[in-house]
Amino acid sequence: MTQDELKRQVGQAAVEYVLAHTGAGVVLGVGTGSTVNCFIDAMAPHRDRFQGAVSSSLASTQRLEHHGFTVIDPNAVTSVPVYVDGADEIDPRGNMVKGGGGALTREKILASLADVFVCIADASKRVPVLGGFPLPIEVVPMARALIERRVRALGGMPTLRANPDGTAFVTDNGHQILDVRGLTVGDPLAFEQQVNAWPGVLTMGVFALQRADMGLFATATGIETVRFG
Ligand SMILES: O=C(CO)[C@H](O)[C@H](O)COP(=O)(O)O
Repeated sequence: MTQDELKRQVGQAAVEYVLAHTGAGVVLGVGTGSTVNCFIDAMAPHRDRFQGAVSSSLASTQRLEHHGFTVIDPNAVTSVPVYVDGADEIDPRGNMVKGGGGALTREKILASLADVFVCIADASKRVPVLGGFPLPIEVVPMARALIERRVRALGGMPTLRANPDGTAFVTDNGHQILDVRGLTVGDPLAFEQQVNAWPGVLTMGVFALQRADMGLFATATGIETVRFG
């Protein structure tokens, strides 16, 4: 089975989970990425069942609107029953690295509005310890060099994320992203809190405070459902 087929399979599994665990008229929390795109596409026939969706990126907003969903400002919402999003890595406790698509700040905001965070991924994203995937940190541009020095002091190797044409990648919030290689994240919660405290860091890509409550993982033999304690 190809990776695209696995993504479609887990997108469909997330639709079934959401339909089984939410009532009509709720607001759906929607993340970002190629796996979430499969979820959005599979959910499209059910759009009228929802009041609307809150979205973690301009890309997901466009896709939701293309399918006829009403996209709601998160400021108008006090909570969502479920937030569905992908991950770049997820450990056995549901801690994740996210932000490969650059949407980490809005993703963390929506995750913190959610009663249940459902992570959808192909099973290759499951790792014993976070840190293999370059860790994204969204930074205010004037603090980039300061944060690079702090990352290097911890033993990390930061790279400024670039677009294919070589220009600096700019997030939906107008900031830049440092991708940090070479750090093993032994204590995700402590590491998230440490880096969050650096002036100029908008969001770092470890999701320990907002870890997943459950995971739906696509394997060659079907969907594996994991509930994190
Ligand atoms: O955090 C994210 C975007 O900021 C994505 O959830 C993560 O990068 C996984 O994406 P994909 O489903 O394309 O592998």
